Amino acid sequence: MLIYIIQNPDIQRKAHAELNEFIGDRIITTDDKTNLKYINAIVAETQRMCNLVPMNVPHKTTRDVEVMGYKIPKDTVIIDQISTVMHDERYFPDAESFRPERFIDSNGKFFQPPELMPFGVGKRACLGEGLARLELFLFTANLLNQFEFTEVPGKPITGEKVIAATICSAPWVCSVTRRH
Ligand code: HEM
Repeated sequence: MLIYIIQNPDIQRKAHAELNEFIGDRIITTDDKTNLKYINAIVAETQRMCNLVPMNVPHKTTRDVEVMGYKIPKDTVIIDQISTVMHDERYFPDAESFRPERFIDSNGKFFQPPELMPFGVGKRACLGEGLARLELFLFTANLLNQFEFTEVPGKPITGEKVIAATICSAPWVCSVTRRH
């Protein structure tokens, strides 16, 4: 999230404006979640863009099934590729750009379309989703409220990804300034 924020200073400015309006310098709790629409949108867009879990958990069919005309025999191992959905231009135009606004509707409300599926779908979707969502919100909101993050001159952040069981970023540095 920090890399996307640093690479998009306008987005960081908008986040700070929302935090100034609703919070001030206090600690943010889960009670603030509904007010902080832009912060929620930043978390959603980060999850869409970064594709934290590149290779989903394998599952196996327990009987012959047909999905949209495709016949899948019993005992077939299936690994759903949620990242292809989250980068599909039909659902997310300009999919390679970091744009939290895509999750704010015309009434200014935060919304999440079904194609945003970072925790998987169906019966075997992530069991920790509720906990992870709260943690992502609290970390993002409190970090952005307390600090401003900028690039260090001469040390550009490439955003290069290191792909393993989960995706993380290649080593990088940034400058951190207190906001309050
Ligand atoms: C940003 C954080 C997280 C992301 C993006 C994430 C994503 C995922 C994904 C994509 C799956 C596979 C779903 C599928 O096979 O369709 C999964 C499974 C799972 N996750 Fe997470 N997860 C996160 C955090 C957590 C946390 C904090 C916990 C536990 C406290 C957790 C527990 C699990 C478990 C137990 C499964 C296996 C569920 C099953 O097979 O029934 N996850 N997660």
